Amino acid sequence: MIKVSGVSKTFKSYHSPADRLKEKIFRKKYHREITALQNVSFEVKEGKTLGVVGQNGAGKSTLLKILSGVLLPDEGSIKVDGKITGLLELGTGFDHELTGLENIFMNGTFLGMDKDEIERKKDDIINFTELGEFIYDPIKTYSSGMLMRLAFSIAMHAEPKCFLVDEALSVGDAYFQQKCMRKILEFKNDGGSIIFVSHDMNAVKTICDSAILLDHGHIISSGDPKDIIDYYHGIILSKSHMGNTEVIVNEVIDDHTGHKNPSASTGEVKLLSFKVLNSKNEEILHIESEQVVKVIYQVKALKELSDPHFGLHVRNNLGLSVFETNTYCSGIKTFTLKKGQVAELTWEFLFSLSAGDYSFSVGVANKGYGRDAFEEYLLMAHDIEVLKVIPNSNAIVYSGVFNMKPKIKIQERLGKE
Ligand SMILES: Nc1ncnc2c1ncn2[C@@H]1O[C@H](COP(=O)(O)OP(=O)(O)OP(=O)(O)O)[C@@H](O)[C@H]1O
Repeated sequence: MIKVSGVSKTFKSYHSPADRLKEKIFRKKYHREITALQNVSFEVKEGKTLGVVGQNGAGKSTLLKILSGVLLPDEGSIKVDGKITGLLELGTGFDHELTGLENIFMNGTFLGMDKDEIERKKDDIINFTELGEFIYDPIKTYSSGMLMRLAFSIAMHAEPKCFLVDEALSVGDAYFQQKCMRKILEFKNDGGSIIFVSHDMNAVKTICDSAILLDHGHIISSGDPKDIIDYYHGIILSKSHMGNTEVIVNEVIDDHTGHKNPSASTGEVKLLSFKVLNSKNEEILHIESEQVVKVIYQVKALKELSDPHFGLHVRNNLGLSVFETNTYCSGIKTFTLKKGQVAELTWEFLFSLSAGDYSFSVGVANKGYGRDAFEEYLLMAHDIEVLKVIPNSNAIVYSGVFNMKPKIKIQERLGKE
């Protein structure tokens, strides 16, 4: 288990190195203070994964550096009943003039292994990297992917109690990333704690048991990864909104599930109704796969919207995006909505999705530009309805996300002996 209590970190930022010197000589403040982390506390239990999300500059890297011991916090403490290792800052504790093998000894020592331990694990470390003869080359000749292979292998073989995973993992090729993910899951199943920092929201939803959202060094929300990411998207929406009205981000607690359904809105439109129907126009909560599903919703404009656009997002029970588009991206012409006017949207799909629960979210924006951007994001309402899809006994048996309905052909050929 890892317990982080009240961690804060402030950096001094100087415009130029001369300012640092001037500050010393004239005893006057020549710096700006940047609070990278402010009173950050959380816990990650054994065998659990915590996701850390937030915009650029939110404090994620600073947190990782403090956790790995590269930086010291100004305040607060970190308690862990063992080692914390990870991938951050590829090359921390590496000497680029030395070979891969020599670096195993150097970096291994940096990660708290003694010489005998490294000697014992050396072959396993090398085998995991699959670097072959390259292990005898100086690492300055390595690609970033090769360096990552080496760093990951050493960090994992140091037998940590907590493993830090960040974007550095993504410099590996697809094959090695998968290999690392399998190793990370093995580590987790054996009781290891993981802190996972990523901008890949789907990965956070899939891998993490809980998540924290950092904003300007503060934890502004924590809990179920799906809720945190929806909340995060609401914040992004409010920051990217170019209109004059403030975006309000709300967390509406669902009475039935206890889930937070975050919504973000400028208050310039209102979602009046939302219905999920079958082909007979009956409202439904579940449907057999491969059937027609209609989604109908009404939006009222509370101000005139010159170029309104409407979106729909379907996600599975893990919160993974199954399908998302809007009228703008689909090339559908809309019309000016006068203040008080209502637009009704009908979406019709053949629901060839595998059995499971699917949620619907609605977005409304104004003035599309470029490929898929808007000047004004007006509303984002998450998980308004959930539709249960049950297997269709007439369909083929398959696993995965949706039925791709393959045309499969098999022919007998004369084989050569
Ligand atoms: N060494 C430093 N000196 C001065 N300011 C710093 C230093 N390191 C980080 N900061 C500042 O601290 C804040 C948090 O930075 P940090 O790198 O932790 O953010 P982040 O969430 O990791 O961002 P990103 O997603 O871009 O990697 C930023 O405002 C950054 O400018």
